Amino acid sequence: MTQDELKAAVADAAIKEIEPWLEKDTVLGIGTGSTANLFIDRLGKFAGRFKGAVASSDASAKRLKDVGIDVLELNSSGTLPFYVDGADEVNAHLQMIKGGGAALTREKIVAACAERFICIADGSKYVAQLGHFPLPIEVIPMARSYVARELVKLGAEPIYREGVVTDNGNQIIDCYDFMINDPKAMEATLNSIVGVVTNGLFAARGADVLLLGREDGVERTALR
Ligand SMILES: O=C[C@H](O)[C@H](O)[C@H](O)COP(=O)(O)O
Repeated sequence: MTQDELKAAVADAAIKEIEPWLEKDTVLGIGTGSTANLFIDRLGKFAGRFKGAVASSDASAKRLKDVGIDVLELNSSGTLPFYVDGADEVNAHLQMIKGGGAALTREKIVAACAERFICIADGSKYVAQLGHFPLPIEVIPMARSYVARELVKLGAEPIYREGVVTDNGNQIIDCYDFMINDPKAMEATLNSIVGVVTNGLFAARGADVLLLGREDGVERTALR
């Protein structure tokens, strides 16, 4: 199977997971990226059966509207029953690195508002230790060089993702050569650097359910 076929398989599995819960007042949280896009495309079939969705990026908001789903404000949506999103890396504890598409801040905010985070990923995203994928950090532009110097002190090789401006008007630094032994502790450490808006470690609030696309089918892991 190709990587795209594996992504499609987990998008199908996520639809099966949430479909029984779609009611007229249901608001879903929706992630960003190629896997989330496949989920959005499938969700379009159910437009009208539920109230709408909160998007984690302008790109996902547009795609949701294109398939006929109402896009709602997070501030007036309360607690969401589900947040469905992909990942750049995920480990056995369902902790993740996210932000390859620069949407990490809004993703983390919408995920924080959800009762259940369903991570959908092809098997290549599963790792024993987080950090092979460069860890994205969203920074306030004027703090970029300062934050980069602090990241070097932590052992990372920070590279400015040139030309990328986030939906929040900020910039991205990617941390290379940064194997992460204690994801929760590192998430907190990175958050404490002045000028950091968000880091791409989703450890304190990881996923609750992982739907992982393998050659022999979708593997489901649920922590809660
Ligand atoms: O900022 C982007 C997000 O964190 C994505 O969820 C992540 O990069 C995975 O994207 P994809 O499904 O395209 O691999």
